[in-house]
Amino acid sequence: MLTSPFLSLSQRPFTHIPHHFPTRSVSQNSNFLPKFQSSAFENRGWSEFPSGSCSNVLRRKKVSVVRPKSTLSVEDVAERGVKGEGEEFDAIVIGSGIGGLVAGTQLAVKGARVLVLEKYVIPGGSSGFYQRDGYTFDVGSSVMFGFSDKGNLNLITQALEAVGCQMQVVPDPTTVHFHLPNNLSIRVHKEYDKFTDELISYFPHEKEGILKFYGECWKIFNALNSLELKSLEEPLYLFGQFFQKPLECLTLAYYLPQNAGAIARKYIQDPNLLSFIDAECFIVSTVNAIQTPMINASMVLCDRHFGGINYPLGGVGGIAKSLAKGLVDQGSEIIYKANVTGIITEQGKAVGVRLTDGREFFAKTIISNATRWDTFGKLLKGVPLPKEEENFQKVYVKAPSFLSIHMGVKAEILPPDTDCHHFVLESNWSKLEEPYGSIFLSIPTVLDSSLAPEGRHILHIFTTSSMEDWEGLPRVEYEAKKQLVAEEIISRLENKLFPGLGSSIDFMEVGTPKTHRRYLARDKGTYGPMPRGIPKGLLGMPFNTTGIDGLYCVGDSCFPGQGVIAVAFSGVMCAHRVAADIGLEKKSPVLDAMLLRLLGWLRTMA
Ligand SMILES: NC(=O)c1ccc[n+]([C@@H]2O[C@H](COP(=O)([O-])OP(=O)(O)OC[C@H]3O[C@@H](n4cnc5c(N)ncnc54)[C@H](O)[C@@H]3O)[C@@H](O)[C@H]2O)c1
Ligand SMILES: CC(C)=CCC/C(C)=C/C=C/C(C)=C/C=C/C(C)=C/C=C/C=C(C)/C=C/C=C(C)/C=C/C=C(\C)CCC=C(C)C
Repeated sequence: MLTSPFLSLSQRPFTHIPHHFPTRSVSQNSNFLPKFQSSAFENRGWSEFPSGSCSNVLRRKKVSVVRPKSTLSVEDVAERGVKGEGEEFDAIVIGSGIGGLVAGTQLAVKGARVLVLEKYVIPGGSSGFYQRDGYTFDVGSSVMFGFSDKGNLNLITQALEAVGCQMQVVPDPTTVHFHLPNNLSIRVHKEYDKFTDELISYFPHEKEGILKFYGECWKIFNALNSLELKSLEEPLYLFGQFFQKPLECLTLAYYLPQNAGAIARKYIQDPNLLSFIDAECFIVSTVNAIQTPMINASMVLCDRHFGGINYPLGGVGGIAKSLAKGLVDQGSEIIYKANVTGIITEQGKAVGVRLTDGREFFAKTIISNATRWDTFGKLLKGVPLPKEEENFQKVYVKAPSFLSIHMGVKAEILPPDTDCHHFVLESNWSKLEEPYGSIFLSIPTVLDSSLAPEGRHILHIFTTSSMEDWEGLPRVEYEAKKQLVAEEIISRLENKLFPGLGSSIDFMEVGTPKTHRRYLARDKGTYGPMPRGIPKGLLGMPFNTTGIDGLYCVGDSCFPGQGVIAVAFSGVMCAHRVAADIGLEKKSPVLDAMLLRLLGWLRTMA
């Protein structure tokens, strides 16, 4: 079945934004001339600081400052006075990405006193937002898994609920519209049968293989969805799950070391179809199917049909804002403009952190939401790289960063019923993983028109790009290169999807890997870890404990890897393990030692 890429707007469900949703007053641009800005995240000011955040500061045996729920920086806080001498937090979280915020809020609801320290002026990291000229842009991608109202895997919904927050979402009828070589135009419909019918219409000779491959994904997804998700590093929970759901746990253990590409090849021969499966995996793992863990592939290839993809009204940034507010409501703290430059250790144990301005904060446990490369390469000084981290760096390398273009365009440039998310690879499968080879495009205003001024749409275009391409250029050349690369990408989209796109631009900002490094504090602006070769599924991916006593990691360089829902899971796991270690959850020191040794040994097999 070949479908027209565009249906009429009136046929499209969910494009209507409920009237009760608060709208913003927006400044409309009258001349429609594109305004090129130097960088997507530059010049974000205090005016964008979210309301409802709050922070207290504690300096071990020295300074602790309590301030009202407001939006003060560390400097402001210091001026307000001293309280709580000698206090110690239960946990300090370095960074307020979704991983850090979920770990922090989960601990806070278990009764821990948590301090989150964020380098930037708002929470969220790559799931943050910024506003310009009446547009609200998502910094990162706008595809949200795990945000439905059913099952056990709706981890974003659950994380918000844990701190009493709920967000209105708009269901997306199509996860992504693929525009691929050989005129493959495939929509991933929310309805599973509709999607497989569409795929089978292109590959009728592979009907059985398609159903078997995706069927195997469902087997794994259903097993995952049946478990209560907590720390796989905590033996009482893990053995309890094995006892309650032996078949499901054995299923997951069986697939843990496997990759999607190898399983697809058991059932499918057509090279074009295998390339399609590569593209399916690439958009969520930045590598092909052969390198994508089967558990992760199953999670995303099924959740989009089970719970569906749901977009938060008001933009993705609302998730982090709500979590940050929830954290404060639970009596914990978050401080912005608090750049951690070092983790303090005492006799080999992580006990505190130091900020750029020399301040020190102390806690029983330190949780780093910075990448493992940043944590062990920059924050932990004078400590030899633990063996576990050496192993991690042998198996995983930094995925490239992105070039991103945030644009506001005249609404009429989009054909009626344009889908929200697109993936474009024009003519050559071999370009899939090459820098600038394929193009991601999200148009969140298709689902929430309040994000842009009336008569405008947001286009967020991104493509992989490496730091090496952008470093060392004089300012003028750097700006010229950004303009050139952006123009090329826009012209490719003009040819493939939206004729006249270039002349409909109202607003445009371009961010490079340097922008990502600067604003997200990620080494080389990396999107996350990717396997150096063919991994043993998820076996080599470290969990949250580290080789340094008292130091934990959370975020995309922890099991299970990249993605908002993935880092939310790492946050849940981390909070559980930390809570057990500080006495807020049950633990068995003997079983702990055995399990941690066993997991360490398993990772060396990867
Ligand atoms: N599915 C999607 O659509 C989507 C959208 C956006 C992001 N993402 C995912 O989110 C993942 C990243 O989430 P995450 O939680 O791991 O991290 P993150 O990079 O989003 O957040 C880390 C935070 O830590 C802060 N930080 C880093 N170093 C610091 C320091 N030294 N001091 C103080 N603060 C510091 C950063 O400023 C940032 O806010 C990515 O893998 C990406 O896949 C996905
Ligand atoms: C331990 C041992 C040894 C054993 C045991 C066994 C068991 C029990 C196991 C278990 C396991 C588990 C639980 C697991 C879990 C997992 C999970 C949850 C996972 C998840 C995952 C997720 C993911 C990966 C996601 C991702 C996503 C992403 C990345 C997204 C992205 C997006 C984008 C970029 C968008 C696109 C756009 C366009 C196209 C425009």
